[in-house]
Amino acid sequence: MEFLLDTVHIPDIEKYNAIIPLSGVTSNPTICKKEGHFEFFDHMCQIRHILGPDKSLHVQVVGQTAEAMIADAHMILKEIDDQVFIKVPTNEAGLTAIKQLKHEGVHITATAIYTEFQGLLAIQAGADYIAPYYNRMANMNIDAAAVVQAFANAINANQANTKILAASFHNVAQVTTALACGAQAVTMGVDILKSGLGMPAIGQAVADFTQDWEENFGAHQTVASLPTETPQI
Ligand SMILES: O=P(O)(O)OC[C@H]1O[C@](O)(CO)[C@@H](O)[C@@H]1O
Repeated sequence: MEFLLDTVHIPDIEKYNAIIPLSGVTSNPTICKKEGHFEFFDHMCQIRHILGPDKSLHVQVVGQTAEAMIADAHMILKEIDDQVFIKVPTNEAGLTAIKQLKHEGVHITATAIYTEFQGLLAIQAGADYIAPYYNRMANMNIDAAAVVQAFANAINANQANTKILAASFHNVAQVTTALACGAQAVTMGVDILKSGLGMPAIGQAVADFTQDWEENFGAHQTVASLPTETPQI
């Protein structure tokens, strides 16, 4: 199971890298736009530095033709590093580029996936990850859970090495459903993490435990500050 962050905001990446079992970072041009204008390669190199070599960094091409996508990919690999997962939209130009880049040994994340048809073609083209757009599918009245399940079945049946990196989440339930349906990885915005870990019920439970502890052992006493039988050396 892999949890990725769907942001290029460096303070958030630093913060959540320390909090969650983070497997990597995904980005796309819309996510970059939210950050405002920045030095693209320098910024992505900073993110790589935070992640280290073992966590995955996914960076998207913007060329419209296969040739332009491949040129974008080569530039990303040259300016960041050769382990970046190149995100390629799953359309005609993108599939052409994916086949060529896989031939070169490049790591690929096939993105902009709304249908089983796109995902199955990307799996067969050798994509390392496929990124189905969970909430966008739901908004189109497509059963996103069933699509993820179909990808998991196809990967198993074909013994493919592709992993499902489910994306475009708008709530915690979508994330856990995608994982339950067979996604090996999910990428989430910070908003999802905040709502999932900052629920009032969790805060109330912690406050209740604190109150019960303090009533029993004394205010401001923690487990670590209790007197012990062990002689201090
Ligand atoms: O629907 P949204 O929130 O724009 O999300 C689109 C998704 O596509 C991706 O580009 C796929 O990796 C993610 O970065 C993002 O989660």
